Amino acid sequence: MKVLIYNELDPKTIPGFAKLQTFLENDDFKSAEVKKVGDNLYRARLNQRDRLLFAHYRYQEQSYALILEFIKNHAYHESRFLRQVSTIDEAKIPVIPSAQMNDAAALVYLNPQQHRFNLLDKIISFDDRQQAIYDLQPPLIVIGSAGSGKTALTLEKMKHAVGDVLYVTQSAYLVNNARDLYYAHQYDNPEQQIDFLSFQEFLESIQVPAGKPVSFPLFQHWFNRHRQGPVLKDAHKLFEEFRGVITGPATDKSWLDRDDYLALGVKESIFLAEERDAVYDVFEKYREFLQDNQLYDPNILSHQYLQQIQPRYDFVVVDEVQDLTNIQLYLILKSLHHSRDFLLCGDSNQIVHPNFFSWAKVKSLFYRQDDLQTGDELIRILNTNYRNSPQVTEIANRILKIKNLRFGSIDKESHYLVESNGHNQGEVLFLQDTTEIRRELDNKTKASTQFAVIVMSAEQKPAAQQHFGTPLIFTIQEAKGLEYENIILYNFLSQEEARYREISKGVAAADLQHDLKYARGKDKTDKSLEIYKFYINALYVALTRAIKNLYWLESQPKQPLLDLLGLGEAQASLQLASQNSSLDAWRLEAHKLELQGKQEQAERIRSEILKQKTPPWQVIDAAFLPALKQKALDGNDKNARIMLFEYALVYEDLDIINSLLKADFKAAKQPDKGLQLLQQKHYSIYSFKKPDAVLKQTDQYGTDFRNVFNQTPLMVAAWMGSTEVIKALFDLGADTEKVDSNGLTAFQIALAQSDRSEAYAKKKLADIYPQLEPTSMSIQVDGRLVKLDKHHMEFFMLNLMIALFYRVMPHKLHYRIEGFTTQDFIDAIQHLPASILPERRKQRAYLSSILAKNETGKDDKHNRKLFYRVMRGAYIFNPKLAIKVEGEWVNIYDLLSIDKLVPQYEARQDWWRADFNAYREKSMAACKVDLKRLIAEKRATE
Ligand SMILES: Nc1ncnc2c1ncn2[C@@H]1O[C@H](COP(=O)(O)OP(=O)(O)OP(=O)(O)O)[C@@H](O)[C@H]1O
Repeated sequence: MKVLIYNELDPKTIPGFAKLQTFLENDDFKSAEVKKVGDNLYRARLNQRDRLLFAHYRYQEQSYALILEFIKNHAYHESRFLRQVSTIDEAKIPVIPSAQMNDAAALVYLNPQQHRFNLLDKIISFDDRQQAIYDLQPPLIVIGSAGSGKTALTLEKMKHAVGDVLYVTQSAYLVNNARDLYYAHQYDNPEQQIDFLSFQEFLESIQVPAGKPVSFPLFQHWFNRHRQGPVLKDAHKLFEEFRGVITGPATDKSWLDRDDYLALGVKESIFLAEERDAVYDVFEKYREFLQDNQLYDPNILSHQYLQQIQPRYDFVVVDEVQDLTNIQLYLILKSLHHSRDFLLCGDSNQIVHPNFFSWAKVKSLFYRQDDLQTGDELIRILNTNYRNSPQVTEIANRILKIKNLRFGSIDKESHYLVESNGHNQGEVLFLQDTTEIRRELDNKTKASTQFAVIVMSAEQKPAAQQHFGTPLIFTIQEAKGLEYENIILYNFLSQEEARYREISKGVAAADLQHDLKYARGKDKTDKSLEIYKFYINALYVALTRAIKNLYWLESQPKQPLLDLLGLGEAQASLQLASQNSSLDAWRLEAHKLELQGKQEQAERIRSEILKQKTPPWQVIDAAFLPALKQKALDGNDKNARIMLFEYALVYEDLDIINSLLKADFKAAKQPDKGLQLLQQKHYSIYSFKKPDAVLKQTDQYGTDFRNVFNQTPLMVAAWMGSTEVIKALFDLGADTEKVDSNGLTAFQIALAQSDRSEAYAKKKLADIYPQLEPTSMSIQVDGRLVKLDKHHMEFFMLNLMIALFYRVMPHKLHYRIEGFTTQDFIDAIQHLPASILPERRKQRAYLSSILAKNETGKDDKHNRKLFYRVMRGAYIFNPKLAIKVEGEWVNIYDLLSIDKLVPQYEARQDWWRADFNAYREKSMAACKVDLKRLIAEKRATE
């Protein structure tokens, strides 16, 4: 076998490496003492104490040992790759005598020139072009087709950055994805502090704007109600013009004034010169509409924020830069300490919004900067495609060639063809749009998550929905960024036949034999190039969504463009094997689509395939609780009392328990017994070893349905410590960010349970922690968004403090306002295993330092201002701290209620005290008034 080394490892620092390498190269597993310690994870013996961890792969019939980690002194528990395994008893594992090719996993690609490999979620061996870019210093602009490894390469380059780093892109889904790839296999780099932000979050990190960003549906709704005259009908086109032409390109003003706009050339607007006055009239009304409705336009806001943005990053990565406008990109680059420390990547062939993005405009941003004379030398191109089959890539390249021949190069930078890496073989089937073929396709594929239908426009969707039963039907705008094994293109060209005929005019099949030529556009007619760019890009994007196969149906199959693509004869028949996906696969698909913002398709999956229903019971939420209290306490209704008591037990709500005691509800005297009964009555299915009974409910009502007590299944499972249920819910994509009526997430509930029970902390938590822990938490301090990544101790301490608020704070409000101390944290974490919190993070000095560093008023660059110091060593939450809960900003003291803090009643009263309970209640009530006053005062200060 051959030996390759992870790029993060330095073999020179590993004693005995050379000798072990020779053993492995000679397939001598015996001398290397190879033992299997995990899933495709092997250890080899370096010496008595130290081990080497490697994985076994194959590529083109050659076997490889990929060296991953140096394990010093048997410290398996510190391994990045074996984190879930607490102990390994080496003596009990047999030595593997020799390498078995069958055991090796296959690699998609391996560059024979490279002895090193990189690692994200999977092994990556960079091809020569990727490697050359990887070795370059920023600034850099990386251009490449979909699936050419831009994101992978960019993230790997980001690992070299030191200091404050920003990764930003338009789509929130891509941000989360990139973040998870980055930290895959517990990657950690103490030299950097990274913000993974969507552009929206980036704006909020400068200052959280008042109101909401304007969205197309909102705009459309407004426009349709106020539309005047027949000239401007298309809301989408107008919205794009506002964004891409009037507000997007200029960096020296918020929007073009009317004269500038009217003076634009034909290729700079999607509207004809004679329409522009009317467009501008609507734009003026649009600005009023924004103001009247507390909405903002991200471009206009970006321009305003140029005034206040402060340099704060040492390195910035912008992914999918073609989805941003000039002003947005300009604002991002202003956040750099040094103007050269950036990496941009994107692909202008993937623009399906006429947003007038061009690499020339991006470069023009740099001309103004002293040390960046021209953008040209910054640009590098990636052209191997690791995603699509060669059959799909072949058609995609023909489209690029036609685009080039017909219109010249749209821009010099997007002027390249794509090579397929070829590990996915597929087919392109060109089909007549007949009833039989549609029926065959529909019948055999509608139950599969692996087939999606793409149409050109929203108007075509109803027709497609009539013929295809799958919920996976997308317009081209919706399809951007998605990928499926199989794509059905439905009447993509026939709908716009004239346009596509125009596009293929004058191009001959023989012309497509040659490579791309860089040339200026031949077409000098008054047709807007931008419109063509849109149509041809739309086709390019649509078919490159197919990982393997493309099924292309056209009702008018005789079209010149199709001939040019080599799709002359449409098949009149089709025989397909039936494709089905499990309900689990559909659940996951719905979840994925929801994260990507594709609500329509996700909801169709839920109602049509999963057949989910709304639960029939009344949920006790904030709206219903007062009525229940009244019925129980004033109305003396027995059932209501039981329900209220159960609710109080679930939420540890002493205020309700005390009220029930006062109302002489006997069961309230024995909360322990009450808890037992409650568990039997409501949660018994969570105590079964298998998760099936819970899953039956989620099948019916969805993964995150609310039970009577306003808890999701994940919250109940966290409360009960039901490991298997949590794992099953996690696999279904259960939402970790939902909160219960106490304002707690499932993760915080688990932390609270760990504090309550040593056994839970020691035995349960480690198993369920990764599934419950959200990736990050968005907080707002001083009017700015900060995303606390789960990596940081601040994230942990804030979550723990929220989890313990109702339990700890009543003890801090006896005679005066006190707060959380380091000791409170120590008490809560003492039993947590090292895999959750390493020993160094449990130290008193360390915990105190995190509290002190994040105190309001403390001068520290990375101060998150989480805590307000009420007295020496005692903290409450910063009164101005807000948290993003289910998409909305909520002040911490609106999320957690001070009113709910009450003393625990004591059953036996000392004879010399008149009424100790009443006394405690009174003194705490006074403290609460003081605390509320303090909070109100602090919140009111600037
Ligand atoms: N050299 C390589 N070897 C193996 N896999 C690779 C290599 N380069 C990229 N890939 C894989 O190809 C896939 C596509 O890569 P990536 O998502 O980075 O592409 P992209 O250019 O950012 O695509 P898009 O523009 O669609 O976002 C990923 O799964 C990535 O891991």
